[in-house]
Amino acid sequence: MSSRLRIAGVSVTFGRHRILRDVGFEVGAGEIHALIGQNGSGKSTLVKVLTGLYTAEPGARIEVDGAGLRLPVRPLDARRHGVAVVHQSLGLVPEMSVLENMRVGRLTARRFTRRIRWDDEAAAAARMFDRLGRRVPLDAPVHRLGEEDRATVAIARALQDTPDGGGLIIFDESTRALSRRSLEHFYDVLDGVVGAGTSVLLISHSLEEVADVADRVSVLRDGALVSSGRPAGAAGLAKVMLGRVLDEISSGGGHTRPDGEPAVELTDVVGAGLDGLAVRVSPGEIVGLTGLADSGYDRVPYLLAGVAPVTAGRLSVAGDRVDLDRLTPAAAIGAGIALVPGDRERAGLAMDQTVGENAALPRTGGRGAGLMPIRRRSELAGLVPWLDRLDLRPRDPHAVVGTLSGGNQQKVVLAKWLSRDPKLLALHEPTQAVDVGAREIIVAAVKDAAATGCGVLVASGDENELSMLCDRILVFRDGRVEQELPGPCRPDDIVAAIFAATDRRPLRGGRREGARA
Ligand SMILES: Nc1ncnc2c1ncn2[C@@H]1O[C@H](COP(=O)(O)OP(=O)(O)OP(=O)(O)O)[C@@H](O)[C@H]1O
Repeated sequence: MSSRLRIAGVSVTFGRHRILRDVGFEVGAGEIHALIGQNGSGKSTLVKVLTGLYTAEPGARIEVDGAGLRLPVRPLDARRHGVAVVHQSLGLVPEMSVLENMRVGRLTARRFTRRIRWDDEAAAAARMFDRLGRRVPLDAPVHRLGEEDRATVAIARALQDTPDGGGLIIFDESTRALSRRSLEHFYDVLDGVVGAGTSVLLISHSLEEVADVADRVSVLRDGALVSSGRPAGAAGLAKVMLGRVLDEISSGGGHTRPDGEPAVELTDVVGAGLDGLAVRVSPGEIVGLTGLADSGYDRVPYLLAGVAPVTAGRLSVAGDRVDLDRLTPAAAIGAGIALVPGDRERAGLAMDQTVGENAALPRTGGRGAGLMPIRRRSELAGLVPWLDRLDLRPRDPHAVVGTLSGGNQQKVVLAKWLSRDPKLLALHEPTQAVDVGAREIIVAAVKDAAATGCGVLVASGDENELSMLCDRILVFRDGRVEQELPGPCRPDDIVAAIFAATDRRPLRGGRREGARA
């Protein structure tokens, strides 16, 4: 197999921290090559070196199809060599049309009138969908598309920067928000792309996904490459990545106290995509909410936190009535409801502030909160044990949150709420973006919070996460609960309930084996 990308001697240092140490590996032509490692191990930093955002120390070498790239890489040069990047959550702008998403940054105007030739743009976009053998309406706004079509658009968009049958697409945690069915579709489409000769560098924390789809896997530990070769099953990959055997996580929460006052009770909720919803969570109970993308399950944490207004409904928290249709974020916090949102960057964290300042934010809240000093030393004192417990790296409450890796930012949001002893934890995809070691720690921490009497709601499309955490799972359809799965729930049963269909099928499984033979 000829080499598409060859990296050698890549080292990066920020301040006193050596982030990458002499990293080198090769990606073959037409292969899916996974890059895995714990949160903060340096995966995104390497991608940023490849695309010119960060500069490697002298001595580095990066080759595409045998030709050395001038270092530091210039973004246009990387594109000219056929290197495309797809960022987290597919990297699409939901409000823009498929065509605008495809062509943004590439639009060409007529020479004299400076008008954009939309016919030409549409033809260029259509050629990419032809290459994939798929059809997606070019004028549809991306937020109106189903998840599978969005995945197709993300691949088609990246494909524009790769030559036919060549080039390299880097997926930097792009698949993490996809439901199982969309993931299966994503790899159906991608299989054709690598089959034609384009290479893929895949970054994902789902070791099951990596074991299923990757031809080869490179593993980073603390910024150094520890192995590069054929995947050895999810458990084997976890062992190489963590340097230890992962503990078996038992399914289900297991701390239910069904008697007495519910931790939270929602009745007859209408609005925010919900239609007559009723949910009751006992103290100590961990209840999962799931369903298809537009079924409304993922609105529940936000309506409880006062950020998704509803038109009608009743809410009580630990027996106290709370005014649901006028619920503000401050009132929700006051009632003891803690939201860990799915989108950390926009809803969860102030990126330019320190870990400690972020921990103080929920108490101060509101406008100008960022300017307020941490008023209580005890807030920081309460936070630090949770930072230790969740294994924050670096374990520094004074670190600016924007400089932490994605998974470590997620740990900060969790630590800040867990340290506040909430009555209800409303979690949206709580282990999204964290490595398998951190996932184990977070699951244990949430179960311990439940054991002290906190009620927990987990809205998630990730069947593995739900299986590990939940006492029971509510499956939504059209804004209401359609089915209740009693725990412990197996991932296959969750997928079957969501899609009202058969079990999961392996991602790319048969074909990859065939290709290797
Ligand atoms: N601009 C920066 N300034 C200082 N430190 C940084 C900067 N960017 C990244 N780092 C540090 O580099 C380390 C590696 O981060 P990186 O984002 O590459 O990790 P990762 O492997 O992609 O992690 P994750 O899986 O959590 O996304 C982290 O410790 C992070 O705090």
